[in-house]
Amino acid sequence: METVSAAARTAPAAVIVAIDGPSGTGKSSTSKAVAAQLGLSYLDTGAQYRAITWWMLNNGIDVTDAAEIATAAAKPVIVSGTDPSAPTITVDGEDASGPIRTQEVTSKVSAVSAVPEVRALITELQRTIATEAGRGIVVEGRDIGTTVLPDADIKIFLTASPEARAARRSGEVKGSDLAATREALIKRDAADSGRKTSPLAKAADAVEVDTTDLTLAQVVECVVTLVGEKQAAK
Ligand SMILES: Nc1ncnc2c1ncn2[C@@H]1O[C@H](COP(=O)(O)OP(=O)(O)O)[C@@H](O)[C@H]1O
Ligand SMILES: Nc1ccn([C@@H]2O[C@H](COP(=O)(O)OP(=O)(O)O)[C@@H](O)[C@H]2O)c(=O)n1
Repeated sequence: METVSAAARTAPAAVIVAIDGPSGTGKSSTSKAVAAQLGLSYLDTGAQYRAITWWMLNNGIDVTDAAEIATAAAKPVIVSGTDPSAPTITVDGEDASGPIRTQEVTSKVSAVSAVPEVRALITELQRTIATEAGRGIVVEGRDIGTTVLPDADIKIFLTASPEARAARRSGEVKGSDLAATREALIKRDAADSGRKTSPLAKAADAVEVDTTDLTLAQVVECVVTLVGEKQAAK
């Protein structure tokens, strides 16, 4: 007997796009624009790691102590809103979108995100969000193509020179020091790439896009084209 509804037969399959890369390569801006253009959901996984780090700092957890972080990891309730035109993040019901971007959180997030218990919890949350995204989702981070969603329909790995990335990042913060921003970026890349559990890495089947000399619009167009090609081949 026919059990598949007409709607299910005609609805296009959900598309999963994984976008990884180091800080300042354009992951967030590109992912939001691609998701908006294609009518997909959007998930900023870095915001989730920042949110759990913010909670740890607010709750007196010693973020140099991996055992203490592991014990506390399941306590905060982190909720991500996945509308690309207005992404949100709350911790225990409180809007965390501003406080997760402070220098203090940025300098501590690599240590917290390296703890395996933190990664296991956040990875599970990310997979649930991706599964529930009706039309599909663009998920950006460091380990999406390698670990979180290894079966993603398309995987992109964005890169850019440290100079370009530092210039972009310091352009966001008035009066910031370019050399100090560059050093901080390089230090965070090394920590994220060097950790044992699910490091920042390009998946073997990811398409690498060097954004150093591309405008944001060019990167978005490139990714939209790659997604279109993949969907046409399905
Ligand atoms: N191709 C690009 N050219 C110039 N600036 C860019 C480009 N892509 C992103 N940016 C800018 O660089 C900064 C960092 O981009 P973002 O998307 O937050 O990177 P990431 O998520 O990889 O850290 C933002 O201010 C963004 O507007
Ligand atoms: N999938 C992910 C995403 C982020 N992270 C961690 O979260 C931090 C902040 O990520 P982010 O995407 O907000 O960083 P920026 O690119 O905005 O600087 C990273 O430096 C990693 O330590 C991770 O471990 N895995």
